[in-house]
This record gives sequence, structure tokens and C-alpha cells, in this order.
Amino acid sequence: MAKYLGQLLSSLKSLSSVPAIRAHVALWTGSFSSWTHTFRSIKTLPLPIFPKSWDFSQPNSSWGPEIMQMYEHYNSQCEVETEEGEKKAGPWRRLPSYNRSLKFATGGVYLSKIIQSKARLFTRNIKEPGAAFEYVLFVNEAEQRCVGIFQAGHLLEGPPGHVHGGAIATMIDTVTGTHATFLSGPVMTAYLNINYRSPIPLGSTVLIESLMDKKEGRKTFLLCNVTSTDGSKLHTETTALFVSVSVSNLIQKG
Ligand SMILES: CCCCCCCC/C=C\CCCCCCCC(=O)SCCNC(=O)CCNC(=O)[C@H](O)C(C)(C)COP(=O)(O)OP(=O)(O)OC[C@H]1O[C@@H](n2cnc3c(N)ncnc32)[C@H](O)[C@@H]1OP(=O)(O)O
Repeated sequence: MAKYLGQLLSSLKSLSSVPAIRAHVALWTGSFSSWTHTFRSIKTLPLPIFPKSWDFSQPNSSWGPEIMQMYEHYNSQCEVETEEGEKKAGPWRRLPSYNRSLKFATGGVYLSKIIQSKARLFTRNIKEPGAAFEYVLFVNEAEQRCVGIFQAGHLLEGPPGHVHGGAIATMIDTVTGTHATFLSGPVMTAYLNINYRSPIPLGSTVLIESLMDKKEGRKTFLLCNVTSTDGSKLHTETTALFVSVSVSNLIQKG
């Protein structure tokens, strides 16, 4: 394990000279100036370098009018025009989403020996568009907010006609976990305290809003509400704690 770790870290360092890979490497090593920069870099990843990578946060044919409308709402604020007519970065940033961050982070060289080569990100492992988790995340750095727009597919049924509580928890973990990573670098979920207030109809689109509460040393506390897209219905309320970890400890635990 130690040998693989050494190889991994040196491989990460050498790979980080390639700009497109730097973003993914930084996500795992925390060795670059800021996570904001990381996500900005990911946004501009040139696809030809990773021909098999697919950004799952792009709209697809399964997206209904509600998720499309919310997507357009936040996406239109990712780039704004100045009074002089110049384009500049807006308050929101769309986060791309891949099913194999680790493989891409290392070029698939060393981690495949540590972690099963068939591993896939849980929320992105069902191929049929619209069948399970359709979502896109946006972050607002100035306001320390992250928003997930989530359309729940038919494979996520719990109570008849409604979304399984575990699937809802998965999405809360995904949004708050990504947000905490954005704020604090590599983290693990210590707790998610979820109050389920009203069921989510299968097929509907909901907003998952994560807000930074406070940071104390290695601990990042977040608040997260899941609501209907017009905000009129509260589905869940969550308090979450993420603890910063070093990547080497994480891999040794695995
Ligand atoms: C690395 C992930 C990065 C994600 C990157 C995403 C990028 C985008 C790509 C794709 C998006 C997908 C996004 C998905 C995200 C999903 C994230 C997960 O689901 S993670 C899996 C579930 N979580 C576990 O399996 C943790 C298991 N637990 C542990 O490993 C440890 O307990 C850990 C790391 C949480 C803490 O262990 P210690 O040994 O490092 O630290 P100690 O000393 O125990 O705690 C540090 C402080 O935190 C408090 N603390 C720890 N656990 C607590 C708890 N449950 N409640 C209250 N306080 C707690 C302690 O009291 C201590 O506080 P005092 O510093 O003394 O003030």
C-alpha cells in the first residue's frame, strides 16, 4: 500500500504539469492555491484529452421543463455582460460531473490497482437517461452557497410514487459533500442529520440548497434544505458536518 501511495503521489505531481489534469489532481491533493481555481479549471477541461469522459451535468433528452428551467436560471448567471458589453464570470459556476473522478485524476494508472477498476460514482452509474439521479450543481463562491437541481427518476422509488429516503440522503450528501470540498478541500461526511418533512413525488424536480454555517479547525458545518423549485414546499432540513482528511489517510483506510 505504501509503495502504491508513493507511486500515486509522484504520479499526481508529474501529471499536474498538464493543465487539464491539474484540476483533477488538485481536487485530491489540495496542493494548489484554491478550490475555486480547481473548479474553474474543471469547467474548461478540453474533452479530447479524456475522450471517454462524459459530463453528466449537461442537459439530456430526459430532462423535463422544470429541471431545464432551473438549469437555465443558474446557467445564465455563470457569465454576465458588463455595461461595456464585455462578458465576464458571473456569481454562479456550474460544476461538471464525471462518473470516474479518480481514474481521470491519475490517468487511470495507479488507483486502478488500489480501488476496484470497475468503481463508479454511485449517482452516475445508471446509464439510462432519466432513470435515476439527474442533477446539476452550481456554486456561488461569494455567498458560500451551492445549489443542486435534482430530477428523481423511476428507479428511485421508496414509498409508492415517491422518492426513497436513502436516495434523498444520497443527493444531500452529494451536494453538501461537493460544497464542503469546494470550501475546505478533501473531506469525509461525519454526519448528516436529516429531517424529512414532506415526501418528494417521483419524477419531480427539487432544489437542494447548501449553505456554509461555520468552520472550526478541520470541521466544516453546513445547512441544507430540499424544497420544491418554487420554494413553496419544504421536503427536508439537514445539518451536516464534514471533517477534512488527508488523501493519504483516506486511501490507507480504504
Ligand atoms: C474525500 C471525499 C471528497 C469528495 C470529493 C468530491 C469531489 C466531487 C466529485 C464527486 C462528487 C461526489 C460527492 C460525494 C461526497 C460524499 C462524501 C461521503 O459520503 S464520505 C463517506 C461517508 N463518510 C464516511 O465514511 C466517514 C467515516 N468516518 C471517518 O472516516 C472519520 O470518523 C472522520 C474522517 C469523519 C473523522 O475521523 P478523524 O480520525 O479524521 O478525526 P476525529 O478526531 O475523529 O474528528 C475530528 C473532529 O471532528 C469531530 N467529529 C468527528 N465525527 C463526528 C461526528 N460524527 N459528530 C460530531 N463530531 C464529530 C471530532 O469530535 C473532532 O472534533 P474536535 O477537533 O475534537 O473538536
